[in-house]
Amino acid sequence: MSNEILTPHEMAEADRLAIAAGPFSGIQLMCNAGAAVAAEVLRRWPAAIRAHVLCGPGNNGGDGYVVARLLADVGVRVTVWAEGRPKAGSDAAQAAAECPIEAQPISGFHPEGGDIVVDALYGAGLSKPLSPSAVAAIVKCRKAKIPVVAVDLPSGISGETGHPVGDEAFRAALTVTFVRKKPGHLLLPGREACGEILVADIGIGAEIIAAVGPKCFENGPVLWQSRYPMPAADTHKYRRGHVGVFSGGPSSTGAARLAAFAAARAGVGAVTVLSPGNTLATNAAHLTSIMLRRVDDIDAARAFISDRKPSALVLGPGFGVGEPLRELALVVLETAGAEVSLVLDADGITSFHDAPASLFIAAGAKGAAGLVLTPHEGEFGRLFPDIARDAALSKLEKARKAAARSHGVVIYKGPDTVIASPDGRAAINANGTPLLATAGSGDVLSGIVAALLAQGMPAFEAACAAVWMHAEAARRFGPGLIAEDLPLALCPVLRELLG
Ligand SMILES: NC(=O)C1=CN([C@@H]2O[C@H](COP(=O)(O)OP(=O)(O)OC[C@H]3O[C@@H](n4cnc5c(N)ncnc54)[C@H](OP(=O)(O)O)[C@@H]3O)[C@@H](O)[C@H]2O)[C@@H](O)CC1
Ligand SMILES: Nc1ncnc2c1ncn2[C@@H]1O[C@H](COP(=O)(O)OP(=O)(O)O)[C@@H](O)[C@H]1O
Ligand SMILES: [K+]
Repeated sequence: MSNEILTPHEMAEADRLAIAAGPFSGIQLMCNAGAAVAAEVLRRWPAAIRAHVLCGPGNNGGDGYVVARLLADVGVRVTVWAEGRPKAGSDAAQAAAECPIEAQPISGFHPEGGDIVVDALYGAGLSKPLSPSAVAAIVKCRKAKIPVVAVDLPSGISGETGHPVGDEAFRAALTVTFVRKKPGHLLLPGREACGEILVADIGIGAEIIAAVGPKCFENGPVLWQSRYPMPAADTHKYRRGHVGVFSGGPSSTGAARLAAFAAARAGVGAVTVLSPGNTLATNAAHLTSIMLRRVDDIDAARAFISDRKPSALVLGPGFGVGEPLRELALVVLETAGAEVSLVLDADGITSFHDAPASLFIAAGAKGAAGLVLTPHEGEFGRLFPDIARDAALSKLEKARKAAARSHGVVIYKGPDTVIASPDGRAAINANGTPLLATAGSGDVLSGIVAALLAQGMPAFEAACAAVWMHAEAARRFGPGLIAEDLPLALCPVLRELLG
């Protein structure tokens, strides 16, 4: 399955290139699109007697006129309700002219139970909030509790951001989009407004998509499986990487152990919890295969790095916010070497609230250790306040800007986690589950990221793989999940990945 995501702008470019390259003209692509939607409506609602097709003035409406014609051809009672008329000479005008059903003004739209609604008002070209008549149509659909099939996108939702452009948007049972998904299909709340999403082939080939060169992907094994670390037959534990996790003080050691257990389960050869003297006994009481080392200060941390050569470090979970953490992070970035990676999570991010530039400069310096940041929304706002505040940016664009600025891979967490790399690549995760909204699950994620980095997986791929595996483990475990369950719940996911 193709996993590229096209922005509406890239989609328009693909459309232009495809028409120039042939064999399909604009109207033929529109007919292919309309035919895909009509086929899906008939497949899912074979007994539908009456369909209402809502048509806007642009090409989305053009698709709608094709759907109306094809449904009427097979005997469905179709009514077309139009808002605005297609521009003379446009593909949509041709589609409207070929549709045998006279369009009526949308203000008269009145669905009844048992009907089907096809929403072809606005798609990629949505440029302003929906009109009062379109909003009234949404309310009528909601009241009549009838299924809505959205053409390309539920009208009102931005394909770029996944946010409604005004206050209202359609909620579809099914969205049929074309060629590839757009960010608005995966980012919230767009994803929920789409219902089930089906991507229809309308004759724009992979070579056209390659020419457009999208750099955003839906996260899944296709994106990173070829870089997934497979243990070689002649490996030994240190060749499978060594992760160090910094523990917090007496009242907050659990977070580091969650990260450590997750790293161990995610295939790293050795894990060491780096513990202040006053928490050694607590940590020792809870660790068996995971090693423990006393680290009270920067010198002890340096000594661990030079003696034991860890390949990845986790800093932040339960550590405590403040200057000691900042100093430790900067020392790791500046002195551990480019072959070492630092996963900065939780307190590790919050500690740089007042001095983000120091972190970004250290991460961008030549020879610096690799940096992966794992902010949830609150932490993202602390490190990137201006980016977080910019309401015009999608979550995808925010993550991308943050990665470029910080010189690190950014995992912007949440129900629609976005992973972004400083090189411009990004991925949107779609296998998340609200079961992950439980204390400590983020600590587990940072351990998995570190484990994959430590085994030599490149940072963007490691971050994407970790996010997907973390969510997959939670989904498969199911209700009742707590963070402690997640490391073990990785096993069935790993079994499939490692074949
Ligand atoms: N690309 C492809 O490969 C293919 C694309 N296809 C289809 O094309 C669709 C994109 O078509 P599109 O660019 O014409 O945009 P579309 O969404 O119809 O809206 C533009 C019109 O609506 C108007 N308008 C906007 N918002 C409004 C509002 N709230 N209230 C009132 N008016 C509003 C806007 O006016 P303006 O902004 O200019 O003032 C303009 O007139 C895409 O989603 C897919 O379905 C398929 O045919 C297959 C091939
Ligand atoms: N509603 C949700 N749907 C999907 N994933 C979620 C949801 N809420 C939280 N998560 C995921 O759970 C994890 C929570 O991390 P975080 O907020 O750092 O928790 P903690 O600090 O308790 O470890 C993240 O990976 C996040 O993406
Ligand atoms: K639509």
